[in-house]
Amino acid sequence: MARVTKIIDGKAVAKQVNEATAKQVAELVAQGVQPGIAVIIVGEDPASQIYVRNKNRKATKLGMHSIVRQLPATTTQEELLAIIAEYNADDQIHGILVQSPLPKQINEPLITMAIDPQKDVDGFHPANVGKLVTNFPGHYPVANTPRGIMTMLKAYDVNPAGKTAVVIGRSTIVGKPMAALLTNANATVTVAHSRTRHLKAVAKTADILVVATGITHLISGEDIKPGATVIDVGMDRDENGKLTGDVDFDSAQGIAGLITPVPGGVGPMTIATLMQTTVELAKWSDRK
Ligand SMILES: Nc1nc(=O)c2c([nH]1)NC[C@@H]1CN(c3ccc(C(=O)N[C@@H](CCC(=O)O)C(=O)O)cc3)C=[N+]21
Ligand SMILES: [Mg+2]
Repeated sequence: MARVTKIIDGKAVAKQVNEATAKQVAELVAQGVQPGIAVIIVGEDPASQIYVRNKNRKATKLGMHSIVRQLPATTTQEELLAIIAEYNADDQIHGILVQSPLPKQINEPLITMAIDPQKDVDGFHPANVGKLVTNFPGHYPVANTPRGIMTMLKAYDVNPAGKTAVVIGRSTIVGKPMAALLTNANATVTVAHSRTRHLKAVAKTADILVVATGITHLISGEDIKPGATVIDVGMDRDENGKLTGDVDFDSAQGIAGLITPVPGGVGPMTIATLMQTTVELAKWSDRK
């Protein structure tokens, strides 16, 4: 009998996370603290504009204070650093996000380092990455896409402990923190990437397969271990301009045990987790 592949409903899990966040916002507001997020966007990249608008809308809907700072594409490194310093010092702002990509004249790692680690809502500052990798005790922000993926796995009772996990992609924003989270959750983790030999054979060893490459339909059903949990982080455009993933969703049917769709999987969870992190930063802040 053919296997039935269950679809992981990222929108539904995101809704649960957002409901919890809204409650926590209300509690904090009652204590006189309104969680605040500042999103800085440099330039007019249309996709980035849409994401930033969505984040602002969600933050406002959840009762947070939300600022979008639109800067021209010609903004200098010094100007951007000055604006970050402004929000670092602003007690109404608990989370600062500098939308990527940034124009070429901006040194991105330097910008990441300039954000107060306690306001680093993306979890990209080396101080926070270091805490994640060392599985440091206490509170600190963790990259929202991989963290949201962990929340989805939990919601679907997928426990990584003892499982073989393969993460395809080694970016700072997804692959590396994903590998750290899965390692901390006691999975046996392989990080594969564009230089990996026999990539598809490696993928097929995975009980949990996370694909974050930006290569449309890199992985298809034949590369998936029967019954595996497949997480598609891809946000690719197909030949008709339609949003699609790094996994050929249709060919995974009947092979994967669980799979995230694109759209409606990882994307909504990223936004919900970003909001969750903002509230946590407000809660943890000693500058209320
Ligand atoms: N500093 C920084 N932090 C980020 O977190 C960050 C960033 N820069 N730059 C750009 C990427 C992209 N990103 C997305 C989040 C949600 C969806 C999302 O909600 N996607 C919907 C569909 C959206 C659509 O239809 O286009 C979904 O997958 O269902 C997409 C993309 C956050 N990013
Ligand atoms: Mg990558």
